[in-house]
Amino acid sequence: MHKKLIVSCQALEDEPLHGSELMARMAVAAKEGGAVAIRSNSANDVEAIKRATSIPVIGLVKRNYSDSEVFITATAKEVKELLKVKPDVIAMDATVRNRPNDEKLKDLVQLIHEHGDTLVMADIATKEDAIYAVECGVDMLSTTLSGYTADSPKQKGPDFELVEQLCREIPIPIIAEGRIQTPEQAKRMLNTGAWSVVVGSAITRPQLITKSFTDYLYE
Ligand SMILES: CC(=O)N[C@H](C=O)[C@@H](O)[C@H](O)[C@H](O)COP(=O)(O)O
Repeated sequence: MHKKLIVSCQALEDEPLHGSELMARMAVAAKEGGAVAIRSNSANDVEAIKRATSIPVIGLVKRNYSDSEVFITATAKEVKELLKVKPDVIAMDATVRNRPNDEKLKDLVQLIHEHGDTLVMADIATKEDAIYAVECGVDMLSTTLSGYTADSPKQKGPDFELVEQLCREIPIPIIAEGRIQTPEQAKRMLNTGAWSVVVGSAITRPQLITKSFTDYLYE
């Protein structure tokens, strides 16, 4: 995955392209375009995408809990669902926020590492999260949650500053992810030192791609 493009193929239940077979076709299209790995939500989608593409899959499970804001692979329940379908990497929220049932990041990382070769991608929002995630034994960091937590800056574009800072100060691979909308932005991330880049909505959410045109045309 070094210095390459990872495409996030995700459509939640309320999105028009929801469904594992559709996401698998989307992943095949991404592979044809040169993506070297796919990031995907739910065990069913991971399984379908692995079958259709045979390139590495980063799996996660998005689920909301009433006692926590953490929703990306929040507990051991989601980790166990994913381990059954053998993703190459499991992505999980690795912010310093409390998890549901007061579960601990360190225990979830250990559960994954004890199980086999699956690596852990830590979805973080700040440098503080990054330091905490490294202490908990994760294998790589991704800036997925910058702009989506109370203590990270809200911005329209990608968080170049965070990627730059992490690449300078944290000694494990840093993946740039979140609101990357153009090839130029992706290239800038790699030039900044990112190990690889994840692009989602700008490639795989046609309703948002359409909206970027209509917002401009109808303003
Ligand atoms: C914040 C959150 O829930 N992010 C999710 C994480 O898996 C996905 O919905 C994003 O599409 C993915 O991170 C890629 O980012 P973008 O779609 O901006 O290129």
